[in-house]
Amino acid sequence: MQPPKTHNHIELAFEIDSDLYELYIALLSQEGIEYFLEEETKLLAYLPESEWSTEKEEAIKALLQETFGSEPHFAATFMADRNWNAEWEAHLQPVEISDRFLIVQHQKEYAVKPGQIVIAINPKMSFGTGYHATTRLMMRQMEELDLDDKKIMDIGTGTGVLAIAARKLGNKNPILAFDNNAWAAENAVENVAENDVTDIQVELLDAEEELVANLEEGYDLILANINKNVLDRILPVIRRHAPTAQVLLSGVLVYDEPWLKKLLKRIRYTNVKTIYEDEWLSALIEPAN
Ligand SMILES: C[S@@+](CC[C@H](N)C(=O)[O-])C[C@H]1O[C@@H](n2cnc3c(N)ncnc32)[C@H](O)[C@@H]1O
Repeated sequence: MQPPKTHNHIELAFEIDSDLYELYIALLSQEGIEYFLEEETKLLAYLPESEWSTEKEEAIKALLQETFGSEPHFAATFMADRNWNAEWEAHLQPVEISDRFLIVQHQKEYAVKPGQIVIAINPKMSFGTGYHATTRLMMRQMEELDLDDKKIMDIGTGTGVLAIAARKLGNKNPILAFDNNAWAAENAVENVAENDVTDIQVELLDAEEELVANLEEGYDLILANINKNVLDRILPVIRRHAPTAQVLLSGVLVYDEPWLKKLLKRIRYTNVKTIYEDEWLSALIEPAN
């Protein structure tokens, strides 16, 4: 893995009713914001300093105004690199994903059911704590699959949770897991070590720039919990350069299911199974003959 870039972030604080948190997260994720902290009286959203600009601010305002009909108010604060581990861990609790999976944090107590797989995730600013429906949907789809001999790529690995889950479900091949956020890639390396799993190669890579060369390795299953805009650009590339691979995706809102169906038809994927939680969906797709 390359050395991480800066960890400076911009924090956006939204003082809104907690009933609106999920909807805000869904909307902001359309603008590529992936990291959130839900406090009692406000929702905090984080993006790398390098991605913050006047245009981004205007785009977020326009999106919220379009949805809610009034001018949105939020504060943007520069956050220098600091010990996020401690801050995030203080907020997190174990999350039961299913009868099969429990996500826990380092040094916190938890109760595990017989046969349940425990994954320890100590997130920094990385997405993939189990607190988000899309992570849970991906894991629930994965537990239904026979992953033993699949060669897996995990795009947008965040904390590394899906790659770790694949290994703990019995997958035996090397896994390539990558993220374009330095913080996430670094955190995924730590979580892979914490869970004592091997042969997960974590890289700092951008799916929109470096996918083709990596797909040449030949993958059977591509995990992609990202967002509509990135999926829109990378699914055609995956279809062309990994013509036999199944793709398990999430990060798509239920309202965008018509868009997804149209895209899958155009690039000739068959939908194997779609599952839903809150306003999110996860779809397992495979190339049509
Ligand atoms: C919704 S999170 C998913 C994290 C984790 N895989 C999970 O399921 O919980 C999406 C991740 O994709 C990463 N990401 C977004 N665009 C990307 C791109 N173009 N290339 C690589 N990673 C990207 C984000 O940094 C973020 O960590």
